[in-house]
Amino acid sequence: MSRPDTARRAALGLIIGVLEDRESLAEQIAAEALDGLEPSQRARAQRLATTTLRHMARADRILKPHLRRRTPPDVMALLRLATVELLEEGQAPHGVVDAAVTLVKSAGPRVRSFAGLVNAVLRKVAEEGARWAETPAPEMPGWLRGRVMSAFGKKAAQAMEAAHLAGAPLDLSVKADPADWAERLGATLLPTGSLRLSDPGKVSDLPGFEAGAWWVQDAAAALPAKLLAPAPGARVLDLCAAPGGKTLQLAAAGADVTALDISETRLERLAENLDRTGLSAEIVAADALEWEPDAPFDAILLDAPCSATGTIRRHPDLPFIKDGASIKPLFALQEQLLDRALGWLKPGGTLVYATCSVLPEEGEAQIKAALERHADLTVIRPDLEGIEPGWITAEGGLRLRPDYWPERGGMDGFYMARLQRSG
Ligand SMILES: C[S@@+](CC[C@H](N)C(=O)[O-])C[C@H]1O[C@@H](n2cnc3c(N)ncnc32)[C@H](O)[C@@H]1O
Repeated sequence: MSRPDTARRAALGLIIGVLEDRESLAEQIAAEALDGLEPSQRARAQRLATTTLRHMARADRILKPHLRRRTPPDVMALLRLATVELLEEGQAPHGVVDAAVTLVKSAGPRVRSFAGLVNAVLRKVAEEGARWAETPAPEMPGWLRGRVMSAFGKKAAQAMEAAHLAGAPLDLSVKADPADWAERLGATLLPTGSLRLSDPGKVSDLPGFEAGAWWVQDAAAALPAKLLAPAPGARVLDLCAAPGGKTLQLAAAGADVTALDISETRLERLAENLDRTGLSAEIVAADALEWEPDAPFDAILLDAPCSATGTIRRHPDLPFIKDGASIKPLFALQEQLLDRALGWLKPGGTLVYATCSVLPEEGEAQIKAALERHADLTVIRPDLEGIEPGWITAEGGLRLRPDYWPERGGMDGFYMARLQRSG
């Protein structure tokens, strides 16, 4: 049996790993940070860390007036975690305060000396419910906020921040019969055909998981493959494919899919996903900057590596580990990948370029520049079911933002455009 505070201790480790070492939650978990915990404790640790990071700037506002001493990072992380448990999760004060004090006392002498402070501060924080309700959503980091404001305006930036704070529901893509599966799962059928569950519980316990009738995929992430819409039997390259949400869609549409990715580990997950859903694709582990196909393709989906700034509501650790400088090399990589992929299209073939980013540099600007570099390209405007006219951009792409569909629970930020090579 795990000790009662195992999950809290593990959550603290994750938070400190993000804030101090700039390691993402996913990287830490892949590096076995939660190994040895029972499944329920693992899930709780992950949830606590994610919620604390999502609300961190709010917790800091509450804590600031109560802290006069310089507080070491591990004590700060504990105070933030406990503040979120008290004010966001509504946990009973005595349990949260006792657990926090026990954790401090079990640490080394430097941290242990903060036990009295932790106790006193958290007792005051427990009474701050009214101030918590008024504390605004955390702002995006400056490097991102500036770019978002100049692209979409201040109101949009604030709406996106509200969406980041709200988090994300669980969306599913189904192999077939979405309306039937919506009913069986008690899910909402979204206008674009994805299913949405707001309180799903354990995903692998849901009906249809074992049988591979559906897979987890955000509603926005489901649109690039729908935009490509390959004909059954078409020879399709899914470039940058892993872990394979879009490969599954293309294979389910009956295409003859080659799924290429540089990461063998991520391709293992793609293979497991194909296995579970009973779908098939040829898997290629290669660097797209070096690989050459044997023959051209009818259609290509390039889901390029990007800043992932469209996924902050799912990954609230991202603003703490990325910065403007670290994402810049991606813009050149996206351009290179796009040019190589265009060279592998048959005349008349189509390519969908997509990124899960809210930055125009990784979306609109890439397509405008590609159209200038390649005279034989045209953009085909999106005509997908359920999309709104205001989402279509000047150059004919589709811009999706986390603040869209607020009443339905939002969507990930994405950009996509369908390009056609002249015949
Ligand atoms: C946005 S993710 C792809 C998500 C995937 N399409 C899906 O729907 O599940 C980008 C992928 O690009 C891959 N990648 C990055 N650089 C690459 C390269 N030079 N060649 C091939 N794949 C690359 C990464 O390993 C990563 O899996």
